[in-house]
Amino acid sequence: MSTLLALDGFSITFPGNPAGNATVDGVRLSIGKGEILALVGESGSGKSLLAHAIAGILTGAARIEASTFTFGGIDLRDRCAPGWRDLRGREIGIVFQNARAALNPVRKVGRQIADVLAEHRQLRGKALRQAAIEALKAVRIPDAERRWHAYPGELSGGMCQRVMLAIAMAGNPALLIADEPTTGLDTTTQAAILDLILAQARTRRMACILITHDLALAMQRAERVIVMHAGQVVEEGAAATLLHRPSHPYTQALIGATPAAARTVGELAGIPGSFPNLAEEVAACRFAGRCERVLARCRLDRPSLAGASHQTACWNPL
Ligand SMILES: Nc1ncnc2c1ncn2[C@@H]1O[C@H](COP(=O)(O)OP(=O)(O)OP(=O)(O)O)[C@@H](O)[C@H]1O
Repeated sequence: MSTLLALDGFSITFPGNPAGNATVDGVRLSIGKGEILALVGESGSGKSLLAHAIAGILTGAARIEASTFTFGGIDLRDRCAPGWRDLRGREIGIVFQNARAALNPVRKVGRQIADVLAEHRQLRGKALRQAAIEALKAVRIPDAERRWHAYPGELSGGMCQRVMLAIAMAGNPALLIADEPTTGLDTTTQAAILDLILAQARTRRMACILITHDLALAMQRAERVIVMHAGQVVEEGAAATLLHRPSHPYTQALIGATPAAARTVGELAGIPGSFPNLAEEVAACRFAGRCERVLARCRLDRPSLAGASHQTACWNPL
């Protein structure tokens, strides 16, 4: 599978951090054309920052450093590189949680899709309107001709999420980033939206980064999973391998804390210790303070990802 996106030594820092700790710390990540990759980790582990950096919408307060940051061979560190602008708007689509808040409340949803289609496909008039209706149909919005006229406030959360997906896919992107796209939706709608995103990815041969804190969901839906803790990648591998043979103590703890892994509520495990405070000095391996297998070395010397297809950053793996 040829590589679409590659990041190495990728860090995001906020200059105001009193301890100088990077919030996303030296991440290595790659995704192949058409591949479905899940990025998992607890809240605050830096998944959204990473997604925003890839999509080119990271807050101006943050600084990026990377030894590699390429998409389809284009160096994304160089804003002057030919194709940079085009690529950010068209080749990478992103959907967020709470689509209703992300959509313009005073513009009809059909027009919002048409605005993006006009930019990407140079369509006008009737052809543009027809393309917007087709885009609504592609995300399985029933009665698309009528819904074209709806405002976001008149649609359910699930319908707004479908509209946002149609907007993200208007440029026929090579990569779709789905950042917790089903948070806040009811369980049935969650499954329908996820199925829709992944079906679209497969049909269009589009790569997809699915960001979630739900490890069970990641294991079921993705081909490969990357586990992040406090801004660092701790483990990466095929979904089935990580589920059945996790190698990093954090992945094991996440599996233990995932409801599907426990038969009874009594069996549900919490993840020990508290999330490190990046505004203070932290151990080299940021999981050290919560880890039952910690060694003296873990606090001083950061382990790099090691292994072939299944990689772990740990001095004392399982
Ligand atoms: N503008 C900012 N200034 C300073 N720190 C920030 C800023 N934005 C985010 N952060 C820090 O980055 C950390 C990672 O945030 P991020 O939203 O990427 O985590 P996440 O893994 O996506 O979590 P969630 O699942 O809750 O969305 C947060 O804990 C926050 O402290």
